[in-house]
Amino acid sequence: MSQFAPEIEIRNLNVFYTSNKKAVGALKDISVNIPKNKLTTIIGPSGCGKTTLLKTINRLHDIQDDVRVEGKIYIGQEDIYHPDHPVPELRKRVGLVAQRPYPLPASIYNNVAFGPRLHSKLPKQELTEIVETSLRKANLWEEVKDRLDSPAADLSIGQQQRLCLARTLAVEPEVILCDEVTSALDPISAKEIEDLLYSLKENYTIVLVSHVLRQARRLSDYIIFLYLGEVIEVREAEEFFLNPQNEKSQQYIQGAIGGGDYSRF
Ligand SMILES: Nc1ncnc2c1ncn2[C@@H]1O[C@H](COP(=O)(O)OP(=O)(O)OP(=O)(O)O)[C@@H](O)[C@H]1O
Repeated sequence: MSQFAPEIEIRNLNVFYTSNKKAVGALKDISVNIPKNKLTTIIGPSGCGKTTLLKTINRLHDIQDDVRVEGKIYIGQEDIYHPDHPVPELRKRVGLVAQRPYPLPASIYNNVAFGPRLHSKLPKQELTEIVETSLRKANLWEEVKDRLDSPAADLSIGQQQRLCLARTLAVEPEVILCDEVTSALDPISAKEIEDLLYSLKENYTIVLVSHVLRQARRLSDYIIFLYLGEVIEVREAEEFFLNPQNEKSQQYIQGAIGGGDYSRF
């Protein structure tokens, strides 16, 4: 990935979980660059550290006492683990969409307006424009424009996931982290989210965790393959799938080591 100006630079990253008073390494000396305005997918067998790596990019481990993070992560050259780095600002720049949609117990409008209200005091007109633009970007506007005051919980799961994406987009992040964002959805809703991510990647740096190899291949510009907490291979997606360099990558693609969903691959 060195030919691209990296948006995210991860240097000598180690993550330890404390279990029974013993620190266990989940990520081992990870150094990798993630390019700007591309879609990079982290793949690998179950338990290899995909979600752990994703969470380091917006310091989500800060809220867990049993996790120790060592190393550096730079986003746009800013050291996000510097003790003075403002975490609320980081969370604005780096949004996260989770595996299952968790809309706030509020209206559709208020779900999308939540983030912008948190970060600045905006006139109602401006806020309403942000809500509409974000819902349009998430391809949900036409379905909800006449019921913005309805509870978000009334939406289908697929619509709720697009609402969560709209909520993330509303604060204008630079980076969008997506953790298995289609795994709880039916195939049609999953395809809608995939199409959305594909269209958004021109303007956002998207980092996806996926165990669906067909999805990773269809959407990704780059692949980071993790195995047992280590980066095994980082390559352009098409090259990775056609001609994996590492034996472990080959085995994973062929289904010889577990965790991948090879259906429709
Ligand atoms: N809170 C925790 N406490 C202790 N160990 C943890 C914790 N969270 C994750 N781990 C361990 O860290 C390792 C990496 O977990 P992680 O969830 O990042 O893997 P993953 O690749 O995302 O897995 P999956 O594909 O199954 O979701 C695993 O061995 C897991 O058991």
